[in-house]
Amino acid sequence: MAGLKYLSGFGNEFSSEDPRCPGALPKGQVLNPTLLSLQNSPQVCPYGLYAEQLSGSAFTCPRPTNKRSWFYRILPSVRHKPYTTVDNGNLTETWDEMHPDPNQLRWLPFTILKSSEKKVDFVTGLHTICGAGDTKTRNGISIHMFTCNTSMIDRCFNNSDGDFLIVPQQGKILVTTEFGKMMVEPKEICVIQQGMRFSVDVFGDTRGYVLEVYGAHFELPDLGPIGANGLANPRDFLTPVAWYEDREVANGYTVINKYQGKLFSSQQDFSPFNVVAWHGNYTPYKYHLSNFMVMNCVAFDHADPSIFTVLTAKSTRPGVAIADFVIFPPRWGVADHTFRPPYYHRNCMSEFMGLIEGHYEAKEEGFQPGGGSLHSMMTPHGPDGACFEKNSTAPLKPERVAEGTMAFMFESSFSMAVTKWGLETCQKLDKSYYKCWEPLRKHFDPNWRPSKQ
Ligand SMILES: O=C(O)Cc1cc(O)ccc1O
Ligand SMILES: [Fe+2]
Repeated sequence: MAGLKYLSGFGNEFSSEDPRCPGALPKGQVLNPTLLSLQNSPQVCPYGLYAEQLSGSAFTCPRPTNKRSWFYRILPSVRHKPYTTVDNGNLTETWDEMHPDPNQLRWLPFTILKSSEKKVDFVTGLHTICGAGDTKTRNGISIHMFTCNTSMIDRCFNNSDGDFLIVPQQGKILVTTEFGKMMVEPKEICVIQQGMRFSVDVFGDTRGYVLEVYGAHFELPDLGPIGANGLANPRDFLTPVAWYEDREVANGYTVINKYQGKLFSSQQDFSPFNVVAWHGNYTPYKYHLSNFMVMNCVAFDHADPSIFTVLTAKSTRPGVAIADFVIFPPRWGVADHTFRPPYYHRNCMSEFMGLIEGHYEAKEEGFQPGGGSLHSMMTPHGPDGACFEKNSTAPLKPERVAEGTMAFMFESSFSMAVTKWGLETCQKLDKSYYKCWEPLRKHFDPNWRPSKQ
């Protein structure tokens, strides 16, 4: 949708009024009329609107983590019929459906049903692959695939359990939120934080990944010695501007609420996108991954992928993330006397990977856009046989790495369970994945000696 406007900055104190209603943000009363004073909850709001606060942190959180926004809306969200249970489809928070599986897992691209077969929208198209933790104790994550072919009509979604980091892989999505509209296309990501109502329009067969985090919000990683600039820069994050519709829906507008892992539905007779103006620092936002300022090694050795962290949801343990969102963007590879692809390793974190486009440098074959892989806690993994052989002998000239590709990783300190859908129902598990390492052969030579210079 051409012409959508955005506000730039990460976690700023924004304010926005739909241009059709100038002055919709309440002014306070001051004695000096040259001073602009603002107020959240006046006795009567401009334009006869209702004031409603959305809290994204405990009221008492320290200032750097305190988050809330104020809506000025035509009717308050509370005017709805009671929630009733609806079918969860393949969305789950049950982590003991299957026996644990520590194997390297890889999935072929997940199927997108044709709309002629079955109409599937963003919510009915959510499928949980893996996760851990608990929405009730507010600590954990889940990873979902969304595959859909139909826009949400007179339906919106509201996740009471956590934040959604959405990574479209095929097909752009138009996300209408209480804050306004965002168009998000592949290689952009968006974050819809806990409790924010949104509806997704699609424009054909659509697929993507969702990282859900309970009990924490995404932050920009600290930069340490990198300094004040680099990685994802705050001003490249875009928040929608206020947009409202004053639309009565005689047949009922459905608000789907994910609460404690289960879906509920409630009816109301008006559109929830009735926010004429809002202000605050708790907002949805999007980010284009091409804006990432890549840092990497310019001398020798392979740096850990934490240098590619776009966003992190921190745990309470210093330096340990509930989940990091990490990308592997196009860049230069210049390291001298170095095996440049990822190293072989076993990690105390879990690594779920997805591919938006192109190839991944550690596996030229087999890992496909729209598929995924999971290398669980301490499960060995690394370059496949072909990648090792090629890169052990490749001339080490400066070269473009990952040109035309965009792989990413959800890295988590949680040991994740894979769902029945992930292991069985989706029928996309690549049972021969382990074979990509079988060609690795011994190069050991006990007679090898350091060459004399
Ligand atoms: O396993 C992977 O492919 C992800 C990864 C990439 C890298 O460059 C270093 C470590 C790592 O886990
Ligand atoms: Fe890894």
